[in-house]
Amino acid sequence: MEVCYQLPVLPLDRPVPKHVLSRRGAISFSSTSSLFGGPDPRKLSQRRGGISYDSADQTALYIRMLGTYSVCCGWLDTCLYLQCIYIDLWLFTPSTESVSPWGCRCCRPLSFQRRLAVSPSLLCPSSRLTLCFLDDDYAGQAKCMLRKVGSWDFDIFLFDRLTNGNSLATLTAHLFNQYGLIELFQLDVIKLYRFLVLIQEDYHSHNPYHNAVHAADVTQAMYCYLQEPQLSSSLTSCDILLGILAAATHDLDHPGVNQSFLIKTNHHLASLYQNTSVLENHHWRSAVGLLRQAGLLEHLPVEDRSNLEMRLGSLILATDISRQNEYLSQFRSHLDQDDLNLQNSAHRHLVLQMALKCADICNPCRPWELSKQWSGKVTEEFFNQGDIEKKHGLEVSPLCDRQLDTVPNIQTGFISYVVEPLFTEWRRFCSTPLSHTMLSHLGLNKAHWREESDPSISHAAFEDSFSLVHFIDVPLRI
Ligand SMILES: Nc1ncnc2c1ncn2[C@@H]1O[C@@H]2COP(=O)(O)O[C@H]2[C@H]1O
Repeated sequence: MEVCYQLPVLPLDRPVPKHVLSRRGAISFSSTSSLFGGPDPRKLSQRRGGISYDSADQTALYIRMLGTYSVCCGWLDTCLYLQCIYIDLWLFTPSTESVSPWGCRCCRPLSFQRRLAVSPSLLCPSSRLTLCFLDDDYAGQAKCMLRKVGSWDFDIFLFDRLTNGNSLATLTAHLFNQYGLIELFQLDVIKLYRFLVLIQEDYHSHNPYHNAVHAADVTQAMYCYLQEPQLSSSLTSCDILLGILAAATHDLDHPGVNQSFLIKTNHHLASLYQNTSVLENHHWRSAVGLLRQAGLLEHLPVEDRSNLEMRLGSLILATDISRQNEYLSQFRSHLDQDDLNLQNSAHRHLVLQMALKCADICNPCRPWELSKQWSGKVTEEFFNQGDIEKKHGLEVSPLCDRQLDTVPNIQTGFISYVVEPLFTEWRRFCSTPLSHTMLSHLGLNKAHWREESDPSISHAAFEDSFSLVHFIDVPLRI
């Protein structure tokens, strides 16, 4: 079958630059080439198609190929592999007239974004299509940053800028490559790329906090935890695959409002999941939907696939902050009895759950300059929810009132009642320099916020906010 894809490469108002035209015909197709590193794709690839440029249409390159092949783009080598994600996206986001090799258009069941029938990158070409012509310096610096992907002071905001908003897909692809997961699980790199781009797009970029950068931050933190000696010496490849997948997808399609908002507004997801871990269930099912849509695991036996999906769910569901006490008590009880045996798969799974929980709320444990930015973003999202509630005459949720609540007070309460108890147990378990560093940042950040807090607002009020209504059913305090 011959498939013709439209590959928009430029904003509509700019002509195709000469250096692209001069490389006309340099795209090659291969069934084996790797976009993520490994052997030089140019050596592996064979010409299986071609590129054509229609001078009447200066907004697109047309790529023809036979069947479905991995692709490496000769003239894009200069753009470095980090930006190939977009090329991949464009290649496999057919224009309306095109036929998809998977035989279907993107459809995201139950997605808050499902109204976007066309990929956002096509809806808004000018903002993204300049990507592949970014100065090599940016891609070079992003690549450089990835060498320190295991550092606790990794600046995800900078990384996101250097990758032009592709931090999640780029970082996750890098980790898959670093752990050799592509070879170990015989993954198809094109499907993987497609999956990662779908994930990135399913996060809402207009959410101040629950967006793809938060997911990238959590994935980076998860990587740091997977590197901790206790974990790295005992986790299986399957655990690592799940840990990274869960971190990258744990907040997929987050609407930017919390569960109580969905319940009080009778959102259909609240009824679907019977008011229980509504958002987390939705993140999980969305992740499974995208895994299936991309066909990433379809080559695995059905039993293995369904086992992976269930374990993914169990990890994502553990990020429901209202159930923190439950997980923390179980973990604490193992630590008290000193009976965690990481040869035992159930125990390894619990440790992975705790690692993901820590990664999810680790932002107050980052160095102050990073932590402060997250605090501002999360509060902005809370206040936006409060504004909507006010506008519709609904009771304003705790911590969501910009007239009454303040960033320092919210942070002091969150750190004291939610973050400290969790990271204290995590340090007990790991007892590594990183676990000490995190608590030390946490202490310093808390002191900063305390200095700025309004002493007239009592802590008891925040304990109520955090423990009874906003986050958890049972008070967390030990
Ligand atoms: N710095 C922070 N300050 C206050 N709340 C936070 C902060 N970071 C994360 N959270 C909350 O912790 C919750 C963890 O689960 P969610 O991602 O659903 O929603 C998150 C936020 O509501």
